[in-house]
Amino acid sequence: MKQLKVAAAIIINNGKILCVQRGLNKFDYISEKFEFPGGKIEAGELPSDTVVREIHEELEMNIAVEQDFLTVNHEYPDFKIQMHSFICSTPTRELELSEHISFKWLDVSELWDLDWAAADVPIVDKLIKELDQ
Ligand SMILES: Nc1nc2c([nH]c(=O)n2[C@@H]2O[C@H](COP(=O)(O)OP(=O)(O)OP(=O)(O)O)[C@@H](O)[C@H]2O)c(=O)[nH]1
Repeated sequence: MKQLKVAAAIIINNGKILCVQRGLNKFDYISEKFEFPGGKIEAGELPSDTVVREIHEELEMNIAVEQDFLTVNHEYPDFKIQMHSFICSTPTRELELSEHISFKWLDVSELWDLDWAAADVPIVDKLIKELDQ
C-alpha cells in the first residue's frame, strides 16, 4: 500500500487556529474534509521546512514553526500516511486560498464543529486536551 509522508501546520494567531477544507476528491473519506494545511515531504526535506514551503505555496502566508506537536500514522482504505504536525505562528491572518475551498479561524473549543479527515482526529484531540482551559 502506498505510504505518504506529510507535514501539517497548526497555525495559531491570537488564540485562533487555522482550519482549511479540501475540495472534492476521488476518495470520499477525504472529500470536503477539514485538515491542517501542509503537504508531502520532499526527498531530503525536513518536515518543519515542508510546512513553511507548503503554507507559502498554498496560502501565500509566512509562518514560523514554534514546536513539534504530534506525528500520526493513519491507514486509509487506499493509502497510508505518516503526518508530522507542528505548532506555528503567523503575524497576520491574511491568506489567499488556492487549493482549498474554505477556511476558518477557530477557538480550540470549536474544533469539533468541523468534519475532520480521519488522520487529523488525534491532533484535534491533543489540541483540545492541551490548549482548552
Ligand atoms: N496537508 C494535509 N494533508 C492531509 C491532512 N490529513 C490528511 O489525511 N491528509 C492527506 O495527506 C495527503 C497530503 O497530500 P497533499 O495533497 O496535501 O500534499 P501535496 O500538496 O504535497 O500534494 P499534491 O501536490 O499532490 O496536491 C492527502 O491525501 C491528504 O488527504 C492534513 O491535515 N493536512
